[in-house]
Amino acid sequence: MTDLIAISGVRHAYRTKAGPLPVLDGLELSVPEGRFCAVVGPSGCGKSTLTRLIAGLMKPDQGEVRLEGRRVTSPRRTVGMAFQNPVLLEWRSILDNVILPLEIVAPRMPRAERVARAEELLDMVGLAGFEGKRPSELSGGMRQRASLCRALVHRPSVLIMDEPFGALDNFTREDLWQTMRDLRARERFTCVLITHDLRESVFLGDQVVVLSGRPARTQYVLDVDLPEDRTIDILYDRRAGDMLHLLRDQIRIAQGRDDPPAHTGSDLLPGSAAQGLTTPGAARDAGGPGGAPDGPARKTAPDGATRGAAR
Ligand SMILES: Nc1ncnc2c1ncn2[C@@H]1O[C@H](COP(=O)(O)OP(=O)(O)OP(=O)(O)O)[C@@H](O)[C@H]1O
Repeated sequence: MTDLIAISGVRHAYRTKAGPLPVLDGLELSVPEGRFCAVVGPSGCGKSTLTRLIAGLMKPDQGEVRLEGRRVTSPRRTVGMAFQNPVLLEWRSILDNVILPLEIVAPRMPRAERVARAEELLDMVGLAGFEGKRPSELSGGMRQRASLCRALVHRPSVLIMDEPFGALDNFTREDLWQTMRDLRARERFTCVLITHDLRESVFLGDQVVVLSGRPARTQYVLDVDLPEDRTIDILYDRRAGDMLHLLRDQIRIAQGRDDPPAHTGSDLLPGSAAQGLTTPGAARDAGGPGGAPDGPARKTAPDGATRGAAR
């Protein structure tokens, strides 16, 4: 499988009145075609900055971002984006909001074709019958569904999402995870999702990348070895539980916390990943951010990040 997104040696600092603010420091990331990459990390570590770089909205100070083999220097039509705030245009119907990207990237496409494509997506996300409504007539979850349709209407090869479900209640969020799973099965795009929700990262991701504290680098990569047609119930399985413990421990390391974890994993869960858990301090003493050099589910990658797969 070829890497659709390849990020290497990316360094970036914002110029602020107080001087340069280093945000990314030697970031490495590879996302093979068709894979779903969830990115987690401490608040303010640089996750949104990473999405802007992949989308071509900014250029890094050093290093490179490649999409489909070509260096990213400006925004691409093959990228779709969705954010926490769906920002739909109130003066347009839901259908016309979804169609909007096609008016820009495919201005010659007949309206009937655009409408058919938008209706296909709206149907897929459960919004059939709401095409003529205004955004303010929809709930937050419905607006976010419409925003996902808009991001996908022009069949992008990459979908970038920055906390798209962050403002929704838990039940709506879980519904949208399943909608996302189904959309992906039908549309087969490559995805980068920024999230603060570890359950979301495990449910949706094929891989979960943990960024270190600012300036961020790739601290840990978890391969999520769960079936593609997973349901929410899988989050209550031992394997998913192991992964969540492991990720939570990595976040503690990224936050630079030295206090011992509330649970060591092994006292809660049987399983190899749980046995590999260490305290953040012990992890650093063990010679690296991922720690636990002999942990059964971990290995250190050439980019310095630790990789693992809870089994
Ligand atoms: N345009 C900008 N100019 C100056 N500083 C910025 C700019 N954009 C972001 N920052 C700073 O860069 C750091 C990283 O910001 P970014 O939004 O990428 O982090 P994040 O990991 O997405 O944060 P959060 O998890 O809180 O959403 C923060 O300290 C932020 O204040």
